[in-house]
Amino acid sequence: MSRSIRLAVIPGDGIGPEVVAQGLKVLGAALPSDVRLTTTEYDLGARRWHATGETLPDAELASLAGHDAILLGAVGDPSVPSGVLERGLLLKLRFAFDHYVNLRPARLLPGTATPLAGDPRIDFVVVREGTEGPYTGNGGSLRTGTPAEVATEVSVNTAYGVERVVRDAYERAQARPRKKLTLVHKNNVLVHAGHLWKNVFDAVGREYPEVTTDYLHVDAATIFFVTQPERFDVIVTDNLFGDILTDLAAAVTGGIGLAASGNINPAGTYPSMFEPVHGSAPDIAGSGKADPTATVLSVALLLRHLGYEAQAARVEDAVAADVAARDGSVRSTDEVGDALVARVTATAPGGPVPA
Ligand SMILES: NC(=O)c1ccc[n+]([C@@H]2O[C@H](COP(=O)([O-])OP(=O)(O)OC[C@H]3O[C@@H](n4cnc5c(N)ncnc54)[C@H](O)[C@@H]3O)[C@@H](O)[C@H]2O)c1
Ligand SMILES: CC(C)[C@H](C(=O)O)[C@@H](O)C(=O)O
Ligand SMILES: [Mg+2]
Repeated sequence: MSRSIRLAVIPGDGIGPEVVAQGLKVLGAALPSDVRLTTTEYDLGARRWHATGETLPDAELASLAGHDAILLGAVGDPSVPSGVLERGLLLKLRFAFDHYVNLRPARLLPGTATPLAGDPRIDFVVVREGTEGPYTGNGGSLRTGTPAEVATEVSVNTAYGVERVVRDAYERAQARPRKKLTLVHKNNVLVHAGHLWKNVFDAVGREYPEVTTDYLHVDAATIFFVTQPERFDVIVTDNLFGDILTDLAAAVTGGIGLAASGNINPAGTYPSMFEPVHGSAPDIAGSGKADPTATVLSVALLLRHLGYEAQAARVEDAVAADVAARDGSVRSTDEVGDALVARVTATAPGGPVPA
């Protein structure tokens, strides 16, 4: 565990800067006083694109690579054509830094309001493939803009890429008490990609005899997310299915304002990147309504990734306590951040740290 952290920060667009500010406050409160945190902020997103036409220049990509981790708010703005920042900035980072494990935990914390009936036990983690599938940009359009337009978006699935993420998911399942792994795909229709996934899933599974396995088509998985979420422990799935499923997972565990993610480069060749699952939420940007909890929980994932397990747990405990104490009264983004800082500070080893 390093006693210094070089953190790159990309606040981004919309509510991104608002929630990142709270994440940084909590990070500062959680870290032991002898850990030197240096942050470098990157001006990337809609403002930069309007000013210069740039999304993510190579020099900045190289500079980002020199950090221990990246904290990102969100990118995307209605004033920028759809896809320019999402592909040119966010996906460029995930691909360039080989973030093939997109880790998205889903836990229903006690006291959290869920739209589901009863008191379901929800505690699973989605291991979403992060560098392949329909996200690679392999496609195009012919006769664009005419009534005869044809557009393709090819899903790219390599044995190498599928095996490494499936193996990561087995490792995570093996390390959890229930040791259960569910593959979610659509191999009744997407037979080429689907059978590659299933064959690799079964072959790697022979190395993990303690892990119970299961397969679900993605449409059926959405049913069980709502009717029987307790059946899931670890889920492995492709890039697009994982994107959609994790917004649903957020909705059933208290809302998108609580959902965290880590884009992990397991080998550590490149910095891993932590970000809330949600986007830039232009509809509430600037209003102080954004819940920063998803970013704060992403900071906990960041801390754990860098080896600060006790500090990660303190941040998660602070969130659990805050969520349990919610009584429906409206708090601003800043007030939620302050409350979380207070809870993290109060549980510092040796008692509260003086301000
Ligand atoms: N990782 C990312 O940077 C990321 C992720 C998703 C979407 N996007 C981009 O963000 C933009 C908006 O996308 P969208 O509207 O589809 O999804 P979104 O996640 O930004 O918003 C969906 C809904 O959730 C609400 N919401 C989101 N985060 C919230 C929070 N922290 N607290 C309270 N409410 C919250 C929004 O107000 C909105 O009603 C688009 O440009 C999209 O491409 C970026
Ligand atoms: C903005 C977009 C590229 C991104 C994705 O699809 O991965 C987002 O929806 C997410 O979930 O992080
Ligand atoms: Mg998404």
